[in-house]
Amino acid sequence: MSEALARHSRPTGTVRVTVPAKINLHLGVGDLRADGFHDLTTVYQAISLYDTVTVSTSDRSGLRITVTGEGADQVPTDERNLALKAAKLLGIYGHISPAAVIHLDKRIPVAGGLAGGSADAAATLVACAQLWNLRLSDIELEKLAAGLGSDVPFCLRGGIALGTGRGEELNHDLKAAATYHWVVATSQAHISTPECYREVDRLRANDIGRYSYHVQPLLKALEAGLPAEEIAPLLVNDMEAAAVSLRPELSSLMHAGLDAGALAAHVSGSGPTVLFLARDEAHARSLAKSPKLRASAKALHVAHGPVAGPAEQLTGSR
Ligand SMILES: C[C@@](CO)(OP(=O)(O)O)[C@H](O)COP(=O)(O)OP(=O)(O)OC[C@H]1O[C@@H](n2ccc(N)nc2=O)[C@H](O)[C@@H]1O
Ligand SMILES: Nc1ncnc2c1ncn2[C@@H]1O[C@H](COP(=O)(O)OP(=O)(O)O)[C@@H](O)[C@H]1O
Repeated sequence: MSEALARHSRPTGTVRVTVPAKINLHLGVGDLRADGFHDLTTVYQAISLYDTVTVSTSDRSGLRITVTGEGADQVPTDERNLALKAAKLLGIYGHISPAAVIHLDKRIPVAGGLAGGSADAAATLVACAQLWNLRLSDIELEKLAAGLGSDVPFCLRGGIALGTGRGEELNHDLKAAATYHWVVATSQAHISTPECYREVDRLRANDIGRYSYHVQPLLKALEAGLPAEEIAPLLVNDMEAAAVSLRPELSSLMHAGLDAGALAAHVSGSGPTVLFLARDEAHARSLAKSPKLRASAKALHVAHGPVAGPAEQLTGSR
């Protein structure tokens, strides 16, 4: 039984799905396009920080959402919630009047550049499709996911993938031969995704930074399962300079992890979370105990990747 299946249970009228956070081992940001998005060349990895999404049939018509867990107070419970948007979109696509109670138990830090909202949306698509007995193909699910956000298609499958387009066009054929261990350091700072993309554009207009689209060395290293020491110099994030420019305090967090012995300090997506690459699990656990790092971060989590996403949990039911 896969890890994903083992994490899935389906009592009558309830479907529960767990869904991992995403990180970008490589995040190359191209030009601003006419549609307001940037072209990306990115390597996604899903890591072992999970939200749990539970959907249940309801006597009442319509959709309701409740949220518990880390940062629940920062998550909207109205139509802005991406999980609710996902359920609505699926209802329209399936020509049904959707009725469900959606419960999110958050463990993925909110607004951290870890795609928590996108993960919940992906998990809600998978869970509601099962609850409402809608038999959707992978392609149909991916299309619906792309309509919800650039990161959502990756969050469906998890694992590791190359993302192009605005991040929604995926190549899942990468072989990840090794597991890598991370310390995930959240920050008190707040950065919104569009704000960080705008800062990338502003810096570029001043000749600072350019599009890192050469991803082959990293892909080869991942396929060969090279040790973390050899992955560290291949991590790239074109949004990192923008995130640090917006929130200069991130630089001291990054230095705290490097001083503690991390192999690399890497801003997660648009930030403000900082990822520290460790040699192995024991090294990650020891980094997370570093007093200087603990003093600099809001919270520290130890995680590994790649891990499977929620779509695997539908395997066999389509
Ligand atoms: C930066 C990344 C890297 O994986 O992740 P986060 O740091 O947010 O987790 C993603 O590109 C975030 O994807 P996602 O959060 O799904 O963004 P979307 O909802 O599609 O877009 C929100 C806004 O971000 C900007 N955007 C997003 C994707 C992209 N390729 N170019 C952009 O310029 C646009 O301003 C867009 O209106
Ligand atoms: N289900 C959800 N979980 C978390 N945040 C959500 C959700 N739905 C909408 N949001 C909104 O999306 C914003 C971005 O959150 P999140 O997806 O966790 O981070 P990021 O976009 O940095 O990866 C939050 O500030 C919150 O207002």
